[in-house]
Amino acid sequence: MTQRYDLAVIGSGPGGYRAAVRAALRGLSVALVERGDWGGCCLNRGCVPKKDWHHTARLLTAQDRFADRGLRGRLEPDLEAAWRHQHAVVQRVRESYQNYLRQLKVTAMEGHARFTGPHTLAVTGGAAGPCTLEAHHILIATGGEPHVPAPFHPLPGRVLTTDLLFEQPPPPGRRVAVIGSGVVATEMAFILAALGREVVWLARSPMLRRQGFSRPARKALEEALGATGVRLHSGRRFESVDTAGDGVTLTLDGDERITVDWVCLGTGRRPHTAGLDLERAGVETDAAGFVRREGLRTGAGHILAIGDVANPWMTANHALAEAGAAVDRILDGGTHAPDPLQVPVVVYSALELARLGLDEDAAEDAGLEPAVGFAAFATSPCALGQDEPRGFVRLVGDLDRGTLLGGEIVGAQAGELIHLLSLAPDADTALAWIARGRYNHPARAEEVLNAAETLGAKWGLGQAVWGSLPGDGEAVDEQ
Ligand SMILES: Cc1cc2nc3c(=O)[nH]c(=O)nc-3n(C[C@H](O)[C@H](O)[C@H](O)COP(=O)(O)OP(=O)(O)OC[C@H]3O[C@@H](n4cnc5c(N)ncnc54)[C@H](O)[C@@H]3O)c2cc1C
Ligand SMILES: NC(=O)c1ccc[n+]([C@@H]2O[C@H](COP(=O)([O-])OP(=O)(O)OC[C@H]3O[C@@H](n4cnc5c(N)ncnc54)[C@H](O)[C@@H]3O)[C@@H](O)[C@H]2O)c1
Repeated sequence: MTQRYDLAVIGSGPGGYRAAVRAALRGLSVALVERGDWGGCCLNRGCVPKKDWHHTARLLTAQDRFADRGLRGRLEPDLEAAWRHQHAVVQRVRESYQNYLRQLKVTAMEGHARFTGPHTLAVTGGAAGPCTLEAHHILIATGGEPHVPAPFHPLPGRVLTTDLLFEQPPPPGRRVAVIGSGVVATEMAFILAALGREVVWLARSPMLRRQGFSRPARKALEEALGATGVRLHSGRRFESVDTAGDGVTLTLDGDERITVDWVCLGTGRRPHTAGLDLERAGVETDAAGFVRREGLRTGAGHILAIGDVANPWMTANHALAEAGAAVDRILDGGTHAPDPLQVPVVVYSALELARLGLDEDAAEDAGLEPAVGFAAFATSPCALGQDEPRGFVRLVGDLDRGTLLGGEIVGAQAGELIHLLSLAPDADTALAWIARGRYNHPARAEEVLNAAETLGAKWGLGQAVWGSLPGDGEAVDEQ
């Protein structure tokens, strides 16, 4: 029997789940199809378990400063217990997602979805048996899967993608090689070292090259990582990987051999479109496998694509930003996608790094006149009281127009503080919004205000920072 909906969503990761929720809240009838674990990569094998472990890692590394605070004793890491902790958190979140879908009357269907025509999907393999969905609008949110380059082959217990790492309790053995120089490797090298593993980090290229962090931010992170005992070998290529003996022996260029107990791969992810039969709906992919789209719409206008399957940034933050926009586009008929540069990117490693917009190098490359308003946590009463004085806030203003081009926050809670930058209604008024906010004291957020005021005082952007905002009228601000 054919079931009919306003919207059918394929994939329940952050993109698909958020879109289904938003669409139901806005009055659409919605079916959400998932063939694996509800919540996708982010909840089950990505952001959520990783952030759980990062918190444990931070607790462990903070203990170096405990004695000065009058706290005695040592904390001992237990990776197996940490694995069980994230697993329990993931299960609780998954249940709450499923409950919310039920409350909103979203039809949650288990099974593999594939197109049988522009408006129809066949769903197979679920416990409820096969069915056909027909929908006015269809959203592809099928995410991605780990990329495993030669000479590596995934091997449970020995050569682990992060999917394998979070699916099964961690393998025994203390010696771990982390491979890659992207976000996964930068995060996992720190986390596994803090959780008691001897980490050798093998990176082919410089750390976090793709994510647009400034040189000062990357330098601060390198220093912080250096203090964790991670052994970094950069610029190395792999000749072979031998898993025949007890451990894993990696042969690098120059015939150097490194033997570890297991390997954690951070070698990228690829968009997942296999088995969707996209051609039956007139949807195309590009050379890298991402769904082709204009704005958020594919070549078939009523079919939209969001998240890892379509956006090379491949972060949950981008999937979430696109999910809300996709539902808005379904309702307003437009194509417009959120500017990917204005979506925050956050890295959870030995330091937290968060950014959005342009750094000053990128701004100069774009022919703009950037100036940096800087504030360090080193003098923040809150940061000093927390023994967390590392890091800073850098706001990049445009000297010509007074707009906020971008911002970067390095240090504890950077992933929370970045919202002060992402919530401003537009780049033109962002500095003024930051400057007139009411701040809690003492708080790390005050350094965002200090950085904005530095742009006003030091770089002549006083009008942009302290001037009036549209709609102020005659009202006098009581500050
Ligand atoms: C270790 C790790 C840590 C990460 N940490 C962060 C972080 O801290 N912050 C951040 O922003 N991002 C993070 N990411 C990235 C983030 O997980 C992804 O960007 C995000 O999950 C993408 O969401 P999505 O909705 O596009 O797809 P996914 O989460 O991949 O979900 C897609 C879903 O679609 C389902 N599906 C696929 N095909 C079909 C089909 N034919 N029928 C039915 N269902 C189908 C899949 O089973 C899957 O559940 C991390 C990634 C990894 C690997
Ligand atoms: N906090 C976050 O937002 C977060 C956290 C983790 C992952 N993610 C997302 O998940 C995706 C996957 O992350 P990732 O770090 O695996 O991917 P990535 O694309 O950022 O980095 C992949 C790395 O693998 C290396 N690599 C590829 N082939 C190699 C080879 N043959 N030998 C040696 N090195 C090789 C590349 O040089 C690169 O450094 C990314 O798109 C990332 O945005 C986001």
